[in-house]
Amino acid sequence: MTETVVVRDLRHRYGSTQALAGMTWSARAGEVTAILGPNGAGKTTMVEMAEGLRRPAEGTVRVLGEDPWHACAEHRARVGVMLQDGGLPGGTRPSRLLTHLSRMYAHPADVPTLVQRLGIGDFDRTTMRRLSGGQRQRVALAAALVGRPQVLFLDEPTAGLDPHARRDVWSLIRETRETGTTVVVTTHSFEEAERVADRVVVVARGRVVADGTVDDVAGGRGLEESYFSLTEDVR
Ligand SMILES: Nc1ncnc2c1ncn2[C@@H]1O[C@H](COP(=O)(O)OP(=O)(O)OP(=O)(O)O)[C@@H](O)[C@H]1O
Repeated sequence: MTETVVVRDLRHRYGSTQALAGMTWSARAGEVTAILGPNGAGKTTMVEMAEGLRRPAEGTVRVLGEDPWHACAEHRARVGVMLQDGGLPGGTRPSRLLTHLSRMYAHPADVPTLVQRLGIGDFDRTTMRRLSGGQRQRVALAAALVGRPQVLFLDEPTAGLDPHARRDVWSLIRETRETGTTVVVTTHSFEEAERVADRVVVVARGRVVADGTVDDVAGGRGLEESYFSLTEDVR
C-alpha cells in the first residue's frame, strides 16, 4: 500500500519549548491513521506542517510525494483539512458556504448529499456564527470533504458532538477511507481510534512512542490501558 503522508525526524521549537523532538511516522492510502497523545504532545504542530501551514525547522514532510510548504494550488486541492477552530466565515449559511467551496474543485462531492449525511439540513437556515459548537464542527467536516480529497486531515473531528453525530461522522470517515483516501485523525478518544483507525500513532513529548495497528498498540490489554502506560511519564 502507498505511503501518502510521510513524516521524517521532524523537530521544532517555540522559544524554549521543544514541540517536536524527532517525530517519524507515515500514513497509507485507503487507511485511517489516528494520532493520539496528551495535550502539548505536538500533534497540532505536526499536522499543521503536513497541511503546509507551518514550516518545519528540521526534518521532512511529504504529502502525495510533495513538500506541503512549497506545494502548488493543484496539490492543495487534493488535500482536505478540518481545523479545530473551523476558520469558517460567520455570515453565511452552511449549504451556501459548501456550494461556494465546491465550485473551487474540478470534481466536488455532491453538496446536498453531504448536508444530509451530516444532518446539516436541520440548521441550514442559521448563519455560521449562530451555530452551536457541534453544528459548526459538522460544517467544518463537510468543508474538508467537499473537494473529495485524496488526503484528509481531521483535527479532533468529533470533539463536542452528541452521540448520534459522532456515529455519523465515524461512518463517514470509514466511507471516505473506502474510496482510497488517506485519513489522518488526531483525537483524544480511544473509542474513536478503536472504531475508525487501521493504524494508531501514539505521541508524547514531541516523539512517537508507539505505532502500529490498533491491536499492535493495544498489546492485548486494550488501547486505553496501553496508552496510559506509554504516556505515564508525561504528566
Ligand atoms: N504558537 C506557539 N507558540 C509557542 N508555543 C506553542 C505554539 N504552539 C504550540 N506551542 C507549544 O508547543 C507544544 C506542542 O503544542 P501542540 O499544540 O502542537 O500540541 P498538541 O499535541 O496538539 O496539544 P493538544 O492536544 O492540546 O491540542 C506545547 O507545549 C505548546 O504549548
